[in-house]
Amino acid sequence: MANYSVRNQVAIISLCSPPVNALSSDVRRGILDSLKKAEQDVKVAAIVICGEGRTFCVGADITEFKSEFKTFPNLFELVDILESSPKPIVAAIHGHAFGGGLEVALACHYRVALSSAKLALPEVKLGILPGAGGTQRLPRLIGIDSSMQWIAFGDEYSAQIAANIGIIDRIFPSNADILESAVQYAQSIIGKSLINRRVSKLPVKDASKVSHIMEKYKQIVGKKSRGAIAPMVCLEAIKHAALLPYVEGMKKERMGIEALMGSDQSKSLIYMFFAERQVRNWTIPGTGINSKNTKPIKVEKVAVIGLGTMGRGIVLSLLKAGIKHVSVMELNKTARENGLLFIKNILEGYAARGTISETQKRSMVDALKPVSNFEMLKDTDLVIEAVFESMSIKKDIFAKLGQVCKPSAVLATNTSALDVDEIAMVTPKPKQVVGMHFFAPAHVMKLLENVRGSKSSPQVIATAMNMGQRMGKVTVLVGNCHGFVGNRMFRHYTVETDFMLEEGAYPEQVDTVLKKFGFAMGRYQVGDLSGNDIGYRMRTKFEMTNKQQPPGAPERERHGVRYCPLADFLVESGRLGYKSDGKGWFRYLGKNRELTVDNEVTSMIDSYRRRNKIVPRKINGEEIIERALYPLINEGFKILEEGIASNPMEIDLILVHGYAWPRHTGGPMFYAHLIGLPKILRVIERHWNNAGLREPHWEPSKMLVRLVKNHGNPDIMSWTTLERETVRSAL
Ligand SMILES: CCCCCCCC(=O)CC(=O)SCCNC(=O)CCNC(=O)[C@H](O)C(C)(C)COP(=O)(O)OP(=O)(O)OC[C@H]1O[C@@H](n2cnc3c(N)ncnc32)[C@H](O)[C@@H]1OP(=O)(O)O
Ligand SMILES: NC(=O)C1=CN([C@@H]2O[C@H](COP(=O)(O)OP(=O)(O)OC[C@H]3O[C@@H](n4cnc5c(N)ncnc54)[C@H](O)[C@@H]3O)[C@@H](O)[C@H]2O)C=CC1
Repeated sequence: MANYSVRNQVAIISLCSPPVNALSSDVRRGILDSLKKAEQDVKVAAIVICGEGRTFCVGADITEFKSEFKTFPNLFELVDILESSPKPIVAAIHGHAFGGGLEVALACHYRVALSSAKLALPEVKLGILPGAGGTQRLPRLIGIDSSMQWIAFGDEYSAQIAANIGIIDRIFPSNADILESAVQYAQSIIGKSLINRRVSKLPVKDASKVSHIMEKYKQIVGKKSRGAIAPMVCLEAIKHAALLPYVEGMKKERMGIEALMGSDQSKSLIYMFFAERQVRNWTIPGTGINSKNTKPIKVEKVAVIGLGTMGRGIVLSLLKAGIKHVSVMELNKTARENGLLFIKNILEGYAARGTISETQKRSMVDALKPVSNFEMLKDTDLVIEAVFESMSIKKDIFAKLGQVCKPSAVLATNTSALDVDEIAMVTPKPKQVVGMHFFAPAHVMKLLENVRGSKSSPQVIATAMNMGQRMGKVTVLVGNCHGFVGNRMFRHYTVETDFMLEEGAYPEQVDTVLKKFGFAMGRYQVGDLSGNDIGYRMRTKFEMTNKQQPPGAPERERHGVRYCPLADFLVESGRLGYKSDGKGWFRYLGKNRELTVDNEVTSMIDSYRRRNKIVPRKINGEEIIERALYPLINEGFKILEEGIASNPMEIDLILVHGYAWPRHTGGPMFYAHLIGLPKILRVIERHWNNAGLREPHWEPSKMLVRLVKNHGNPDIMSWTTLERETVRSAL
């Protein structure tokens, strides 16, 4: 709804729909009714639209999208009514003016804002476009070039930047009273002509350059938003602002929004938006323990052990989260010096770019406390261990931590696959131990996969979850199993793509198909970037690599299971990827490390096939997608079945934020939901029937089988409930 009042000739329409004043049908109706009152009241000479509570307005109510077009006034009807008002309207912005909220502001005749306010047209991130005149009004205010930048990427901008380019007419200090300031501003414009204040009537300044600008953004969007449809539709709509009169441009915008709204990509992106919020409400399956009934302990002092690749990023994340005391412990002198230097350089970079102030930088550097022995950690609240991936080294460290740390201290390991319970057992209080699995580089990657051990106490879990949120991470709680959720699922992706190389595909073909699907890089380029030796080291632990096999051992089998040794040959011939002189699955040439196909790799694959008498066959794109992605989906169902994840959203967030799964497909489980479970199961069963025990990743998940058998193609939101009911009724 919207509240209405009048103060000194100024009518105030304040949006009132906590927590973020989304433009629900009630709010839109409220604005319209208030506007009518203001227009009819002869004592009112100007109008202010503001937001109650923490923000101006975050845009359309996403939960009402399905009915958005039906109820009067819909958003695009409302903005035109506002703009044509005979009385001047001032938008008073604090907090956020996002999406439809900014479109309402653009329809007002003046816009004022607190300096702390943020503005954006982020609709593209929901797979749609600003369909309430945003693509037609913004270009008339700030030109085509800036509009494409704002709308095709949907990023947020400060009020100051918005003022610099002409969106905001007046900025007030962040501590000013926005309503008071806006009312005074409104009084100052009473009686002024509105002729140049109706944005839809303005010409587009850089209209003549539209083709050139369009080409530029098409290139950028093609690279940055691979596979996403909405950014291109946004560019097209903005182009029409340059070429057509406003009314005609609006028709094109309308066609754009109608095409996008309800599309699979939009559904996927909206699912992601809510998943990112829902995941904060963690729960331990089957226990009734959850975020609502468990409090974290207060964390002021944190320690990080190991300042290698991961440790330094974790330290940076803690400093950015405002932790004022971060002890760092690193045995190796060179690693310690390099690590500290790395951290300081990154902080310098943040300060130089204005991400943090000089004062913040200094206080972050002051918060760093190098320590040399475990005794110095005795009053630490949270310790995060990030040393080598070795069970014996980790056990040694946790045994010492268990002796010196205070009983309430939370002891976390950043292991990427080891058993958290086994580590916990060496401490006197295993309930204090938890996994905090960061992703490299930890100060950049948004994902934190927290692992609850079988003994981890609810309070310890709550503390790890809370710390993740303080660091601004998408923090997902998962159960303890080998590789947890992400690595456990992703392994099948690499295994099955390598099988396709054996059978007839080549790395460039697989990568091209995966990039078309939306991955920023294909499986083989990712291998080269992160280092093919990482997987090799892992396989070595399980005595699987080529060199570890006795003479005469079958080349394509390990421990009775199908195996492809091509990745081993690659590493054993020194092709680790970017870091080994640009040689991996591909060759990276020149200053720009241009990716090229390397005949040496092609010959290696060909001769391996000949040696093993494999007759190569043509593998098409559809097969590549199915074989690369379906085993991973199948594993996702097994993870749900075992209660390692509580719901499909958690799995999807992990794959999207940790493994670059294309967001616009919603993650593997949502993708499966879009494809339909019966088809997914059919494909999995076909492969399982052909491969059998030699390829256990194709063994259909029992949960998937039960869902399809009992419910056909149930909605993703019901999967876990239906499964629980089925299992319960079978007991
Ligand atoms: C024929 C007519 C055609 C019309 C076509 C439509 C044309 C349009 O142009 C459509 C639009 O406006 S689409 C919406 C564009 N706006 C956005 O995407 C902003 C989404 N919100 C944010 O980014 C953050 O909430 C934000 C950064 C703003 C704030 O972040 P915070 O971290 O402070 O707060 P959150 O935890 O994210 O949010 C608090 C609660 O509010 C819910 N929420 C946020 N935005 C919403 C929205 N736009 N609609 C409905 N609910 C929304 C959010 O889910 C959260 O709820 P709880 O988790 O239950 O607390
Ligand atoms: N590198 C990656 O992409 C990821 C690694 N991880 C996990 O994070 C942990 C660390 O991995 P990285 O940082 O890559 O390893 P790293 O080899 O880069 O760094 C480990 C550091 O720990 C130090 N260290 C070893 N024993 C120590 C001790 N007793 N006390 C203090 N310092 C000690 C070493 O000197 C080294 O600097 C491992 O468990 C790994 O599995 C988790 C996610 C991703």
